[in-house]
Amino acid sequence: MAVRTLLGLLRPWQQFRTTIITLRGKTLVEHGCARSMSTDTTTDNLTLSLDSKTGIATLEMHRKPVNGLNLEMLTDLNIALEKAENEKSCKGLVLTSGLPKIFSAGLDILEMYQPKPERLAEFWRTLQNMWMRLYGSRLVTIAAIAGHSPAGGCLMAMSCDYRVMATGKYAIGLNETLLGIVAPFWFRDTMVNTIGHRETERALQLGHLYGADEALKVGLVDHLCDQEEVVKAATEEMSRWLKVNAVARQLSKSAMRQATIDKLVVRQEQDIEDFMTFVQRDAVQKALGFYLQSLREKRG
Ligand SMILES: CCCCCCCCCCC/C=C/C(=O)SCCNC(=O)CCNC(=O)[C@H](O)C(C)(C)COP(=O)(O)OP(=O)(O)OC[C@H]1O[C@@H](n2cnc3c(N)ncnc32)[C@H](O)[C@@H]1OP(=O)(O)O
Repeated sequence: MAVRTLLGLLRPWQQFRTTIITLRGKTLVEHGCARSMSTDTTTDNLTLSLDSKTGIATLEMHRKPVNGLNLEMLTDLNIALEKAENEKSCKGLVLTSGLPKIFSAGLDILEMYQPKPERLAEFWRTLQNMWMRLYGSRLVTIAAIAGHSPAGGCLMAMSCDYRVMATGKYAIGLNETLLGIVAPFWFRDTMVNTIGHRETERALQLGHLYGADEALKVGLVDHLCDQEEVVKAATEEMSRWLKVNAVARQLSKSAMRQATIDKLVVRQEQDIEDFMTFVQRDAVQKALGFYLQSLREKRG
């Protein structure tokens, strides 16, 4: 990845910064005002914007039709998260979706169905890295969930520090068993850390998708509000978290989460191998094929 920053020696009001990131042959152009430290990044899959007054970044996913997490989307997420992490003035991040009725449909199943082995391995590593980055972020992270959030979408939400969800007919949970697949250990650990062992055991086996009320009841989400209010509510909650001493808060977060992350760090290669072996099994390919078909048929 090559990063070039062109910052001219201009008068203060002319100090606009352009950063060009070249990634896998794709060029992302960022425009920002160097003086205010605000920087916006937009790709096909997401927008990252930073409010320099509050230090709160918003990361809005918008990969049509359902924010399915494919390799490119995960790569963009990694870049955006790293950028927010490295921006000194950034203190918190609201993770949300720009698509109506969807937070994220989780992993793009097409990455796992009839895959090319090399891409499959890269896809899984990029997902692992995204999770480690988000779960271990120094920032206060709040998910503003105004739509469905199954499987990988639920993982992203659970990896944040706090979850605001819209009331309505949306579902959130780890539904992998309904696809004939198994949530990997770090998905399971993240859920255990969020809602406890017994509830996770039940939810995982059933592939249970929680409605908003039920999710609130078991602590899978922390606050419910109207659809239009989720980002506002997330930002309001953020200001409470930002009042806490940052070092003390970060150390507390890391004390609670680092052991879970380290479990994957030491098993990262083995986890990629396990994933590849599992996903490429005939029975799993068949199950994924049926599931994709059922999604397509649902539309008629
Ligand atoms: C020994 C143990 C080792 C362990 C190894 C690990 C094993 C593997 C672990 C993998 C973990 C997996 C995690 C995942 O995230 S899997 C993905 C799970 N996601 C889902 O089940 C969601 C499926 N989608 C839906 O339920 C609905 O689409 C949704 C409620 C999200 C939205 O409904 P809506 O009616 O608004 O939209 P449509 O259903 O019409 O969908 C529009 C089009 O999008 C396609 N689609 C939807 N979801 C996905 C997806 N996840 N991936 C790819 N494509 C998806 C859908 O088919 C429609 O397409 P068409 O327009 O072509 O019909």
